[in-house]
Amino acid sequence: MAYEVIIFETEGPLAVVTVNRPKALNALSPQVMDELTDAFDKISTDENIRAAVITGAGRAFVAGADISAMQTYTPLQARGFAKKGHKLGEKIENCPKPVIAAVNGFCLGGGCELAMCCDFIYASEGAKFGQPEINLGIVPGFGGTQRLPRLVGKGWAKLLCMTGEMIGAQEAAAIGLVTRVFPEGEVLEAAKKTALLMCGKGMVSLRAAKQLVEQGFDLPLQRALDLEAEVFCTCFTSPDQREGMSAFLEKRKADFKGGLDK
Ligand SMILES: C/C=C/C(=O)SCCNC(=O)CCNC(=O)[C@H](O)C(C)(C)COP(=O)(O)OP(=O)(O)OC[C@H]1O[C@@H](n2cnc3c(N)ncnc32)[C@H](O)[C@@H]1OP(=O)(O)O
Repeated sequence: MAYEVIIFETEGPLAVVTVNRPKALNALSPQVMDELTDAFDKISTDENIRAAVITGAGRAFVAGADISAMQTYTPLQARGFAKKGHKLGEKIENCPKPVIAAVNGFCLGGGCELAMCCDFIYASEGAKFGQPEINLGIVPGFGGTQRLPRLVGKGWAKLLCMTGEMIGAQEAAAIGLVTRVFPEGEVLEAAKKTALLMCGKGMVSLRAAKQLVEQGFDLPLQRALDLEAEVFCTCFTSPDQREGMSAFLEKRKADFKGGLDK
């Protein structure tokens, strides 16, 4: 697919995806969502890509779903749009590689929902977060009412979804929505640095760690622990386990190759 409203770049093992509609504060039109879905298909399947960063061009990460596209939706079209958002979110959440949101500026509505599907959110000091859908007479539809309480608890989720209030990056970090805050202009480089750090880890264990946190989170603890034991033992079928432990004992840096034993 040729991209018109996102930019897809690779830097070695890293994919950098930029939502690129700065005049509309990178609002998520159906086209942006189709292009992002295609990009994350590529990131998931391309063996040369080991991690991804998603960001926005200009003064926003993403200021929400495109209100001009949604304005005339019928209820049925609105359902289809929500499902499109869910599909994109699941693609990112289930991506076998790490994905970091590098948030500059506004991160609202569908933008906040998109960021929450990433493994973690890095934000610049001036970033603003919120679920302002209530001001439009709707509710969040790309997962916000469900992922937000899982991340920040029910009270904050209700406050954000029921008032439409925006909060700054520091407050978003204090409630657990944002993982780290950086001085203005530094967030993208910081996200790339962390993504590259993860590119140097064993891909089997990296994928397993992501899968366990994602899948275990919504399971009863005993089932989640059973899942952890299963995935933990799978790591011992990878040459990376032997390499990682040998490297530690031989006091050298591990050289992970990825893959499972044949
Ligand atoms: C399932 C998901 C649902 C949703 O996500 S619903 C949408 C939730 N998001 C919002 O409600 C945020 C809407 N945007 C705003 O409230 C404001 O923008 C900001 C506070 C983010 C920024 O305000 P300011 O600095 O004054 O900029 P500006 O002139 O309002 O925006 C610049 C251009 O960007 C367009 N734009 C901003 N957000 C959206 C959007 N979400 N959908 C469509 N267009 C958007 C505007 O209209 C305008 O465009 P022009 O220059 O042509 O007038």
